[in-house]
Amino acid sequence: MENPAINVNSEIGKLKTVLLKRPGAEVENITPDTMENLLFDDIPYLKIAQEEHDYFAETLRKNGVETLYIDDLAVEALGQSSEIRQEFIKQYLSEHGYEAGVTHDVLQEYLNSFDLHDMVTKLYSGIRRNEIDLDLKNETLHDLAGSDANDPFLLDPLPNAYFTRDPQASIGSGITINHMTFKARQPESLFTEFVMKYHPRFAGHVNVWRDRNHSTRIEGGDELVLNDHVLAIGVSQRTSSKSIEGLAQELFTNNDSHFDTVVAIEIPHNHAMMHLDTVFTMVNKDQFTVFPGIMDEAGKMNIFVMTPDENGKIKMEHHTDLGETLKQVLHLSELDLIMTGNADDIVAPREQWNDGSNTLTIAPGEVVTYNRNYVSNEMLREHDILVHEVISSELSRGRGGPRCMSQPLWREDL
Ligand SMILES: NC(=[NH2+])NCCC[C@H](N)C(=O)O
Repeated sequence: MENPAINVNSEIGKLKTVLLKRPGAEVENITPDTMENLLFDDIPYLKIAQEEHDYFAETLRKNGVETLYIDDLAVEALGQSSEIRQEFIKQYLSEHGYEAGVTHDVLQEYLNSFDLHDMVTKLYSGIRRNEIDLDLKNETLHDLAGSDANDPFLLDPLPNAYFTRDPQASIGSGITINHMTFKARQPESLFTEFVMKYHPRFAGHVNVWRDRNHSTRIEGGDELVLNDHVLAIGVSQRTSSKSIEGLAQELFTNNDSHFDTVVAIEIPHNHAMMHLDTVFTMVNKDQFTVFPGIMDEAGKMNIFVMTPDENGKIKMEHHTDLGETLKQVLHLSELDLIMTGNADDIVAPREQWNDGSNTLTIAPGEVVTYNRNYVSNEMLREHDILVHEVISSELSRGRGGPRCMSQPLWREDL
């Protein structure tokens, strides 16, 4: 890949460019009735959530990180031509069940009535039924797709968009554009697709290892780049073993890829541990955070190490010890598993729930964490990790932490 726009060959190389999304009106378009389907455990107070996110972004910028915002990139990509804007609107409406008909036409006209920035903002925040001026068409919205008067939204809000870790994942000089598990998040990666396809900074400069047009699901919280040839991918509530096998096959056979090992790690399938990075992250060359609850009483778990055979087909080895497996694939003589909440029976699950394991590493041995997880933060410091704490009372209501809220686009190689 000539002049790649993405370079992520580890979890710990100095972070130079990151993709973010500032929480917007979408997080206040959550209601008690829709909270569960929208994957939230409470309704954030937008003003404070934005202040907290700005503090997070400023912490990154103060440490030399370029912060790009997906909605800004989307505006620039869709602004490359009116045809691209119309192609996006058509695809977005189609994926929401509005292929054609009155509702489609009214929504298309409504979206085109905004300038591009306001249109993108509106798509993230959602479009309520009562926003549409029926006089536009002087007809009722009588087709089936738009006729469910019990649903206040014609286009649902995307409150999870500030978790930019998940709809895409940077791997080496490329990216996976993810088919997300739940409907609430599936539209997010359409923005990514158009940015990678049409934005001047990315178009033609990014390998797409796997696009979003698959029936099997994968999310970036499960995708960890352990080094320049080894990935760890969680088999989780959000990522299927089929997707992992498909991605491994692509990476093993694509001439632009230098990845030859995929470590598939099975974790409990539940909301609290929805992705591998809620229970496991890499903070240094030989140091990791781990939530003890992912192992059985004997400290064992299911791990599958995938490598290509002589014909490029996947061969698999079954392991049960996380530490030993990591030492083997990373060629480490020793390694340090730093237990969330000091492995305390009460503290560990409390802090894991609020993303105490979900560190964002900005350089080897240097991380960003939520300040509320003070026991886990203390453990990191006791293991000589430099910890930058950010505030999180409102952000964590979405069940994601600093790693969830960031997608590295460029890390310095080690
Ligand atoms: N990489 C992560 N752990 N992301 C957390 C995403 C949280 C979001 N509410 C969801 O359920 O999808």
